[in-house]
Amino acid sequence: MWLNTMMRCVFHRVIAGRGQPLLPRVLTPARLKHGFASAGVSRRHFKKDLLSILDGSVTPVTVTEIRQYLRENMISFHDGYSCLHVPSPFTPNKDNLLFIDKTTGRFLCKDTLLEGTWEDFKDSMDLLTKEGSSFLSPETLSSYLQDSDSEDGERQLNHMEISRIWNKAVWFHDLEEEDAQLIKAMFNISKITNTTLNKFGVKCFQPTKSLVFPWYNPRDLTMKGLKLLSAMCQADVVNYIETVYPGPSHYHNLFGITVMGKKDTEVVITSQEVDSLAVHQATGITTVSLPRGINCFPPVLLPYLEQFKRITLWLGDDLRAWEASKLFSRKLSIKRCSLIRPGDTQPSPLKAFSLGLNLNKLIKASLPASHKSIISFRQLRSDVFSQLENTEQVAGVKWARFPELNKLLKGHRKGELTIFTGPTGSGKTTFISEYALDLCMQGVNTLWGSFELGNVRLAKVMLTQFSLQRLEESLDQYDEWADRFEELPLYFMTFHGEQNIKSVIDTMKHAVYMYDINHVIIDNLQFMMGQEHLFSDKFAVQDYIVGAFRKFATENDCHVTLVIHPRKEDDDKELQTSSIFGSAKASQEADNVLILQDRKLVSGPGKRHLQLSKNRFDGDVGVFALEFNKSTLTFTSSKSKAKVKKVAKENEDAVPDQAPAKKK
Ligand SMILES: Nc1ncnc2c1ncn2[C@@H]1O[C@H](COP(=O)(O)OP(=O)(O)OP(=O)(O)O)[C@@H](O)[C@H]1O
Repeated sequence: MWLNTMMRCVFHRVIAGRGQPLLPRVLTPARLKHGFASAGVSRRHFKKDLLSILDGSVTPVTVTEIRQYLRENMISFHDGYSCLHVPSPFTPNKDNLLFIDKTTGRFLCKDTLLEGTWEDFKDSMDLLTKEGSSFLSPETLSSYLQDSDSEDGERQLNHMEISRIWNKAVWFHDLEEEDAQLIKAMFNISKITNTTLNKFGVKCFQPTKSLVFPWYNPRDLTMKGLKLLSAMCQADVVNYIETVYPGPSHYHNLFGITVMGKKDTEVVITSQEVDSLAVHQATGITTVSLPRGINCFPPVLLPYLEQFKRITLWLGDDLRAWEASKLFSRKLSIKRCSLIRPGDTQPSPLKAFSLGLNLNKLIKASLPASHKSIISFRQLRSDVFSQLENTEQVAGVKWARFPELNKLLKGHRKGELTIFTGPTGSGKTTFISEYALDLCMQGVNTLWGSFELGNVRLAKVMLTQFSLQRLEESLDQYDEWADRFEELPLYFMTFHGEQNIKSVIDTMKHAVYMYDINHVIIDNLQFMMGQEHLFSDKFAVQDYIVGAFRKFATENDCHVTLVIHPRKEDDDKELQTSSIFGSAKASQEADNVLILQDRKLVSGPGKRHLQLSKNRFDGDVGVFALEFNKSTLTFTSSKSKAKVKKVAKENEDAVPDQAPAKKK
């Protein structure tokens, strides 16, 4: 009966939680140098600042500096794809390798699972010289390694839960044939054999009819965690929900890693476990899937992929998967990557397998990720076609709270620069906080650079906007909302006050690499102006800074929203694009210009208009009214008047009194 209902449903994959729940993290110059939170539960980390003294410098280490250090200290190394390989100083066997990430300098010793920052590595080498021994044993290192009590407690709890689920789950070959078929049908894996499921260690958790994907420690095959994939049928649509143990910020399973051989040189990377099962069963090729699908590629996984000479990224069947495969290939080194372009004849691996397509042929036909600087239209034509075919996805992520903005801007796209301005004290920070929160709640990995408002105050504003209530009046609900807020892929830079643009851009680059940030908010540009002594003219300084953010957005395919103060204007006049402080460069470089109009005189206190005065995407400009709710600090478009007015280009800076919806 249940099977019948399931079979009648339209299968629709909505991965709840995929890539979403990362704890808000703070990026500081110090942490840039001394490392970020760990990747794996059973890894051990170096205690911070034991041997080195922090100088607070934000300059991250470069691969040239790492190579130079290794040469100076006569440490042999092999220049790998994403990492430098050196003999591990933590094991007596010099064939055991330690991998140093070329971008961040972080290291991982796969045999001991010890990891740390570049500073930790140098400290270990100093210690080795001091000790005069050939390797650093765990005993020698014990006083330098940390295991926090709270982490331990959490680890134990997780471990109990993991064991409970794993022990209760059953192998597919132990299920009644009918039950096994039903569960396989629910996940579209009817053609996946029990042998393949066994090989990858996939079990079934019967109480919730979920698939259980194990996360094994590749070193000793002990259990580190697991992922439960459940199907929920709602109004004829099946949604797939993922739950991971330990929590998502600690779940770094490269599913399939234990199946691969040490000498394998080719791998297919997929975004979902079921895709890996399909690829492996159909082709026998080594395959792994990413822990949080297309949302991010944690660099901590890179050492495990160093052995592969050829990597095929086959991440799904839509434009987002295609964009992600291009970005991830950069981390993996594009020269060894090829990509499978989504399309009707090239669906996701599981779908291709179910349709009986030849997966070997599709993998062979993948496109090399490397490209020359000059290309012909022949190479562009399929890109252009997929843009035309997927106009909705090309338009970007839609705001849930600002439908009027969707009408004008169409969506939030990667790689663009948005300039946002408005009169002093008009509510710029408050608005942009909700604007960014809305996107973040939909899985846009977000990094905040709030130079004016401290992070605590900013987080308080965001939490109020998130919970839509004054939490000071219901403190008993604080933990519940804070727990949910913590799940957002939200990060903050700890810069406060005047900053140097280079440190800010370096931190942003690092965050993109580590956390696949898609949206950076800089509030506001004026805080970088005082630090540039190269220029005597302040307009030239601003042009230089805007240019740097523009370049960053394009090169990293990351959206930057830049808040800029307006010039001094008459209180009774509306702002215009030309009111943005500085020369015309800011508005020329920007893809979008948004102005928060403070129409005190006409509309009374609280009323604002949001004006889009430049839109490179499709040229529509316009304005709509916003009403402010003081208790939730949120903006809504006023209900009384017609919503969006698209303004003709020539008078685009004027705000109309009445705003009837009408195409220009
Ligand atoms: N539409 C509004 N009506 C009334 N008060 C508002 C409105 N929007 C924001 N505020 C309040 O005004 C104060 C200033 O807001 P905010 O800091 O967002 O302004 P700002 O434009 O970023 O300021 P600055 O120009 O100093 O950067 C806050 O207390 C905020 O809650």
